[in-house]
Amino acid sequence: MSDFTEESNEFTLSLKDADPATLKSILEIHWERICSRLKIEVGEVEYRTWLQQITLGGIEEDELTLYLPTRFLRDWVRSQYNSKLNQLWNSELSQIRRVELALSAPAETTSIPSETTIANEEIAATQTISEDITIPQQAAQIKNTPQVVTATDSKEEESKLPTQTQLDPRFTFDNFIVGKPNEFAYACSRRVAERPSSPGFNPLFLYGGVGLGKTHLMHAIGFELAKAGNISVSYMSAEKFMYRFIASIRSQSTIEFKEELRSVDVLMIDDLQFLIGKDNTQEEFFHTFNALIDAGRQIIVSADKSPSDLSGLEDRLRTRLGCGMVADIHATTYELRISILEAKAASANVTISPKVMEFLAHKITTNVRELEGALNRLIAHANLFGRPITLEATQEVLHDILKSHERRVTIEEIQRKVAEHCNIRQTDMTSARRARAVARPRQIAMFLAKQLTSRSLPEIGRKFGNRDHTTVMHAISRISELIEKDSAFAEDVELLRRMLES
Ligand SMILES: Nc1ncnc2c1ncn2[C@@H]1O[C@H](COP(=O)(O)OP(=O)(O)OP(=O)(O)O)[C@@H](O)[C@H]1O
Repeated sequence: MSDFTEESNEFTLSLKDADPATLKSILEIHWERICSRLKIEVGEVEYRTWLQQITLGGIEEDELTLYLPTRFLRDWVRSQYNSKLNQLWNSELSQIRRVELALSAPAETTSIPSETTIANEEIAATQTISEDITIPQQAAQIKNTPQVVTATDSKEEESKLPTQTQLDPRFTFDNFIVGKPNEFAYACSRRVAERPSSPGFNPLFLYGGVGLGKTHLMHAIGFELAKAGNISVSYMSAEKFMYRFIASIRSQSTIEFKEELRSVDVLMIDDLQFLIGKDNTQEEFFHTFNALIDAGRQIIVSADKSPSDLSGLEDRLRTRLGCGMVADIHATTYELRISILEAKAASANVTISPKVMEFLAHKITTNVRELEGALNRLIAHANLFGRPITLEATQEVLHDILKSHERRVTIEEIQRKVAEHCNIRQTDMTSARRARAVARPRQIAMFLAKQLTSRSLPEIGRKFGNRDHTTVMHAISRISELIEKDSAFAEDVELLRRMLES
């Protein structure tokens, strides 16, 4: 033992002649303080994940030894926290100039291949998952179909290979509604389902915003391929890919994992953007990708952005992803949303009035999943209470969803929407024309402008071709009268109001 007479922040320590027990206590006091600092600096979760298992060793010359129970942990801590540990120990006891990270005896209970230095969050995520792992009970098999291997989002024992299960039968080409925004992606998907691994279509990269049908198309492809012949299809989310990859490292079954993936005919990875920042999993995916493409197998990938916009992915992976067919799914149009609602209502065997459909399609515009959810809620409500699905009921039942879509409306938007609805030109809103065909819509727009904006009567008048505020007052009272008298008219105005609020 070297000559330690050390002054730390709070302690003056004489380690020189300290007997082993005293030395141990001194080190423990410092270690405790260092641990507290580490918890603050790296965060509680990271600390528990990586550092909690460190145990104190002894001091030799100016070197302190810390022990870790597995080679994997030791390598990880060495690669990520070595300088921090050195720095903290050195600031506690300046004569400690080096911290050695070693395996605690008995050596290496878990031997992990040296290639597996996995990014922190990648492992941490797996650890969270593995805490509540259950083994799936049933493994349904597609009748008379070739092997379809899907790693679904159901929890599964981390070291297990994926369960064999059916692809989601709701997601077929037949019930995918095609419109302008998705026709290209649909056509490409159909093509891959008919002739996988065709030049120019491998990989197939589907991208688009949340809930626009990427997963649906992938499952539809998988379903068609599985039906068609002796083709093995593996579908998994990128998240699942990562969990399985790391789980295989932990259970020392990386070779099986690699072999399994590389033996499929079609590999589908959903939501690839999840791999951004997960460098090691990306690397593994890159090798799998190359091996499969080189072997002439089909790869289908989905993401929320195009390969060139997935800036967190490695360049070489992005380049390769963009080498086949890249197909985007655009945001839905009003017409597509109406078609989807009609199809879903028909398949649920319920009749929903066109006004309610229009209202929903106007109101919930960003996400088909949300649109579908709203419709399902309406149907469930109607079944439960035996009430018809009216516009009022819709507004009541979907109160929370609709609220989140509320926004401010401008007078210009009101003019545009009313003009569109009444089939007149928007310029007629400000023109001097007095024919009823344009005067009535103009009055409706003024009425809605008063209801939906905080503009004063003179301000509204100015926006409608510099009209006087008394004209606006007259319009409001005329429309109020008509609403009282004519229920169809009232419903029309109400529909416009709700559409504008959406
Ligand atoms: N064109 C469509 N026709 C019928 N259903 C659709 C269509 N587009 C989306 N859906 C339905 O909307 C829901 C969400 O679609 P899906 O899960 O495929 O979206 P996604 O693009 O994969 O979303 P995420 O980005 O969240 O992964 C599914 O129930 C799907 O069936």
